[in-house]
Amino acid sequence: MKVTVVGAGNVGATCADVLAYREVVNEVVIVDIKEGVAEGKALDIWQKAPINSYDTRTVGSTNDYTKTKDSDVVVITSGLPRKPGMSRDDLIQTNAGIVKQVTESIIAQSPEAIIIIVSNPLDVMTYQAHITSKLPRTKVIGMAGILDTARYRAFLAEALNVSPKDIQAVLMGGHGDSMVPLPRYTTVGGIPVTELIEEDKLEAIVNRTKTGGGELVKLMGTSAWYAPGSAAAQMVEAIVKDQRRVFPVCMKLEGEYGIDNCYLGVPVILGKNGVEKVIELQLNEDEMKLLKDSEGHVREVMSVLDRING
Ligand SMILES: NC(=O)C1=CN([C@@H]2O[C@H](COP(=O)(O)OP(=O)(O)OC[C@H]3O[C@@H](n4cnc5c(N)ncnc54)[C@H](O)[C@@H]3O)[C@@H](O)[C@H]2O)C=CC1
Ligand SMILES: O=C([O-])CC(=O)C(=O)O
Repeated sequence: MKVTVVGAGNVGATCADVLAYREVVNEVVIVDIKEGVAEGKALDIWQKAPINSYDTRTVGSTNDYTKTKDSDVVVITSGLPRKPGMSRDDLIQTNAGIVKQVTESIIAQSPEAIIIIVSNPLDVMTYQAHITSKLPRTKVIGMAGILDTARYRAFLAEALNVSPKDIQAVLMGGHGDSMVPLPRYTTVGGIPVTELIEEDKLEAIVNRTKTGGGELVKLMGTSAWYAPGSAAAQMVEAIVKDQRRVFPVCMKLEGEYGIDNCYLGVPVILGKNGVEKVIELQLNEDEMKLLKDSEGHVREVMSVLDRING
């Protein structure tokens, strides 16, 4: 199995590193536009292999996509990250062009690959990659839900002083401040979270989750990479090992949840074909309203992309 990661920056290098040390595949190719950077990071990860005891080969490439030929899965992380004061949507103009060019280059070498988008604004970059690649919607998916859910789970674990491993949760909608965490579907070792935490504390955690990316941008001057890179690697692992994991991923909806032709995060079963099944939860009225609000926001940004693409 072969995986390509495009973008050897913070998120891409972290993703490649996790894929290597967890021995998810035999070969990871890293591509970047900056001369020598992908080669350097690939060499550095390979030199870590004797220390961390793995044998995954890592190969770097400066913009030579022939090295990515016949990749099974491709993770696209290329593009600008935001700086303090910016929203993810402010990145659209630059990142749309990058994602389009990268998707064309990838498809020319690996027409059957499954593509995982990480670049922001996430939902609309998934739209860009989907229309450019012309692949089925089940094979062009965005990473956001695993990350946003992980933030929510981490905050809950801290508040309840329990292991984050025991917190199960699902989160839907766009990867922006309008995302929709679902406390009704959150459990701690099988116990509904609402039995373990006061309503106001849970609400504060939900709100912190929604702005979780911005919190890190403010602290670091650029966006997060450890959790995002690991989350993308977890999606790759689910696909290449056909694990049929249940994760929220961003994809084009075609009628699910009463939403058509919009790219949003929904829970799915992820396996060797990409999205094996979309899971349709019975949302209540309040949850559905939040999802619709999120849809409205993503649709606005989708129409900006339509204008950029002419
Ligand atoms: N979906 C999510 O949950 C998350 C998304 N992101 C997004 O991921 C993207 C990457 O973030 P970072 O890795 O922190 O940025 P970074 O600046 O560290 O790395 C981006 C890399 O992309 C490369 N690049 C730019 N144009 C390229 C092209 N045409 N071909 C190949 N490589 C190209 C750059 O040279 C750079 O090395 C950003 O758009 C960021 O907003 C970041 C975190 C979470
Ligand atoms: O906040 C950002 O710009 C990067 C991102 O999507 C995240 O960390 O959730």
